[in-house]
Amino acid sequence: MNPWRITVLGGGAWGTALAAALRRASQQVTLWARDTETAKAISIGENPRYLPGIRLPGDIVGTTDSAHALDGTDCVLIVVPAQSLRDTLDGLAFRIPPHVPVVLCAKGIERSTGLLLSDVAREHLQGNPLAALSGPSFATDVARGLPTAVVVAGEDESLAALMALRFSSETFRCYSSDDLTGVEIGGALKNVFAIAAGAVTGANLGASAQAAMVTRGFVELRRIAAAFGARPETLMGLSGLGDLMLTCSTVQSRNFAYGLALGRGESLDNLPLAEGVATAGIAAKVAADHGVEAPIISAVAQILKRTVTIQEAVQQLMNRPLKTESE
Ligand SMILES: NC(=O)c1ccc[n+]([C@@H]2O[C@H](COP(=O)([O-])OP(=O)(O)OC[C@H]3O[C@@H](n4cnc5c(N)ncnc54)[C@H](O)[C@@H]3O)[C@@H](O)[C@H]2O)c1
Ligand SMILES: O=P(O)(O)OC[C@H](O)CO
Repeated sequence: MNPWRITVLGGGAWGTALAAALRRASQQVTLWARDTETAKAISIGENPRYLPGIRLPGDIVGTTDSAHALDGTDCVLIVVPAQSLRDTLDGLAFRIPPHVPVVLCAKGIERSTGLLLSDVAREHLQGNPLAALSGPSFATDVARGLPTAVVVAGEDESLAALMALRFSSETFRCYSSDDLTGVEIGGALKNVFAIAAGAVTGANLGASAQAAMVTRGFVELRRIAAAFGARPETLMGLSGLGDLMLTCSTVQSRNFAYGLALGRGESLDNLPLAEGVATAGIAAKVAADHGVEAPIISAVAQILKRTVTIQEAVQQLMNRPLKTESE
């Protein structure tokens, strides 16, 4: 099987880690980054800004030249933050060859429109098959080559399976799915619950509160996904339950770390990207627009807006009318 020429757009932690994983899967990988320093560093097997101290495969081509990165490519992974996807496509979509699969790797909902990232991409890329790569996977783990499983979802099931085959290696196992919407929603919303989990820990509310919050958060996640037409079993998988388990349980998650600082009343300045911050408010609106009750997401959105304190939010959640567990 000849290797694919794969282009990764985005030289942050996740773009770099995915480039490393795909190179280990014997694909030819070019990573496009905005800044020259990152592109040069990638070409010599490092990314000191986003993945300090981690040795990468030495034969990933780093470049700031988008034509060089995209001419003749077989597959494109877009790995910029969710709120930067539109800007990135505004600048680069014209260079992506028609009919080449495009894999969206960010986790979020567009704040200004409430669109899923595949909907944003579809506005720019009419002819390209779209997919999403998601699941429980920290960039540092993947870049180091630690065993990880993710899911690649696309509307075209056989293409998703082909991508999963191309991307997989001994340490990076890709499952495939045709439930693009379910996989996108799972990835986007788990960040909001990870902020909540961090806040519960930071505010010393106890392990029981933590378990209750994650369980009821999972109910909200499944309800919203169902309202979008996603399949319930998708949310029981890697991009759903799997990613909730990961990011709601460890400070290694930037979203959990953000919530932890919030819960402790610490400064939020200079914290790394926590996608849930941008997604929480719009997710609450999207849920309401679909007639779905999502009290935990709403609470996170209000806490982030500073319209309620964590203690007030907990009081509101605990005093909601009683009901059966399945409602
Ligand atoms: N880091 C992880 O462990 C991880 C794992 C899975 C998924 N993700 C998801 O991947 C996405 C990116 O996260 P990350 O960890 O790489 O973030 P990061 O902060 O490490 O890097 C973001 C990168 O995007 C670039 N960028 C930002 N705006 C841009 C624009 N308009 N045009 C071009 N480049 C732009 C930045 O320069 C930077 O290189 C997020 O949605 C995140 O949820 C991250
Ligand atoms: O560090 P986080 O919270 O952005 O999480 C990273 C990945 O999404 C985990 O799957």
